[in-house]
Amino acid sequence: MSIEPPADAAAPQRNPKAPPPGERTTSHYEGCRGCGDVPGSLRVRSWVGDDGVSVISRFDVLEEHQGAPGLLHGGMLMTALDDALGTAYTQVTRSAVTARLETDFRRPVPVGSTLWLRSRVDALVGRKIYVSGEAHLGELDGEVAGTARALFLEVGVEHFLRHGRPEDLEALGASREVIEAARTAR
Ligand SMILES: CCCCCCCCCCCCCCCC(=O)SCCNC(=O)CCNC(=O)[C@H](O)C(C)(C)COP(=O)(O)OP(=O)(O)OC[C@H]1O[C@@H](n2cnc3c(N)ncnc32)[C@H](O)[C@@H]1OP(=O)(O)O
Repeated sequence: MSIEPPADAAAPQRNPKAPPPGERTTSHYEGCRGCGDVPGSLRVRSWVGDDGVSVISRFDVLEEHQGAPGLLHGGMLMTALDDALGTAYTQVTRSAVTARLETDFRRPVPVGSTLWLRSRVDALVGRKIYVSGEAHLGELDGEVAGTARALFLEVGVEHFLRHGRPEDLEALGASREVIEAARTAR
């Protein structure tokens, strides 16, 4: 299925509740293994770009992210890109999930390096959010190590209530009744 936005797609409008340019964005969920501050997380950190719509993210490539000797695993780079692109959409709308993610791997990434990711929402069409980004090696305008395009689809809180693990939802404050109601709703 295509993730090319239609030529007449609406330009993204900044969510007035989104943090201002330069500000650090919060993790979309503290248990996230992309941006949460928990064991096993890539600890991707993001800031709002100067235009208030794009996002800049930092990913420090460590020993535990290896795929080949001394080199970053491609799946880890995809995770970092998914997370960064998933943070970019929060500048425009609140909850959405990745429906499709396409990644090109351009350069091997050594362990010990830092990747700087730039991502942005390209277009919005109904629930569809078209996002793209690049990972730069060492500095913001460093060599491009990877690029990604993704389609996110807006979902309501019921998506998480219906499909998430009950104990994790309860830890976030959702009652058993609310979770049960979401699971039995048509
Ligand atoms: C107490 C509560 C706490 C809540 C706390 C919140 C926490 C906030 C966490 C945020 C999270 C972000 C974290 C990072 C990003 C992830 O990692 S998200 C996790 C990975 N992604 C997923 O798990 C998604 C799994 N997939 C799904 O759930 C469903 O397939 C989707 C994506 C919701 C779509 O299902 P649907 O809503 O039924 O939509 P559907 O009718 O199939 O498609 C709608 C349209 O999109 C198109 N489409 C759908 N899929 C595709 C595709 N793959 N390619 C192209 N087009 C597609 C369809 O063709 C259709 O097009 P039209 O016919 O309208 O033109």
